[in-house]
Amino acid sequence: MLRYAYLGPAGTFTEQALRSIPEAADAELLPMVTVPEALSAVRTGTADAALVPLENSVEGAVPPTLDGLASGERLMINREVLLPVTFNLYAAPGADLGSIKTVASHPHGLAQCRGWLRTNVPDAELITSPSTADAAEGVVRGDWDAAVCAPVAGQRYDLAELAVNVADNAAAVTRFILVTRPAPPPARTGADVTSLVAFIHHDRTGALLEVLTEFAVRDINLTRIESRPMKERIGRYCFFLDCDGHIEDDRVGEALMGLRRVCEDVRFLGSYPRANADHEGDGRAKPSDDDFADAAAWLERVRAGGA
Ligand SMILES: O=C(O)C(=O)Cc1ccccc1
Repeated sequence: MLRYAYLGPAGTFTEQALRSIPEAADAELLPMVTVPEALSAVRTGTADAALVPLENSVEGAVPPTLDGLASGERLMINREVLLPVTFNLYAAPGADLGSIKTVASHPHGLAQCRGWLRTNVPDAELITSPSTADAAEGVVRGDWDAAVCAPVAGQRYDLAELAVNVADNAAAVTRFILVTRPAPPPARTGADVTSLVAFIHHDRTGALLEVLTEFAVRDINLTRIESRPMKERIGRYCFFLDCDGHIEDDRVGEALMGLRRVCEDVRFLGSYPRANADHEGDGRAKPSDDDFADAAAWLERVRAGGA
């Protein structure tokens, strides 16, 4: 039986996202307290895969996930899951808004509800917990008065619902990734994402432009670029890139070879089906995959003395 680690405990958004994956239905689910622990479960073989949050449409990246992918033994992204997230405020039965002195949630939960919390519980201390469901469990433990979490967490821990839809942006979506130990990527679908980390040469003028050019000249649409500090000293960054396409696509393979030539190091993080099928790409007429194959065949002919 497959073992899937995830950011737990039961009742997190990550668990909801995991339950949307058909293969997880027959798997053993292993709740982990933090993202690094979930990733480490995969690295050590305790789990076959781990589902962790990568980014949110309102709050941006989940830093421990980016850092866990950029360093340590290589992991690969095998799938992405998008989940709309809605937050409610829960407390112990009998509590009311006026009695709330402390509110806990995952950093992204607090950030996404900051405006509502400031208006409705202005004097409450905001406490960071490892996940929204841990925040709900913490109300039961007596660690704090209230939690901002998913409705499923409030129900699971038998809490009282003090307010619904407390997020400042009701349309927030979180992107989760399923990571495994290095393995051949899932088959190309024609609507795929390729993710990688580019370690550029520091203090080289145009180093980042060189990276972007490898994509632009091949008409590969970049869908995310994000820097993270390298941690060794101030001013050193690595760049997370997502682009349209699969490593089996000629243009993406060529771009990766180009990056390998111009970067200090490149960490391939995977090619996997894009979850939002309505993603449009850049919409321009561009050289087709056939054009790339035709150009490669032409080069071979010319090299052999033909035309
Ligand atoms: O804490 C959770 O429930 C998670 O799965 C992480 C998270 C937190 C806030 C928004 C989306 C995901």
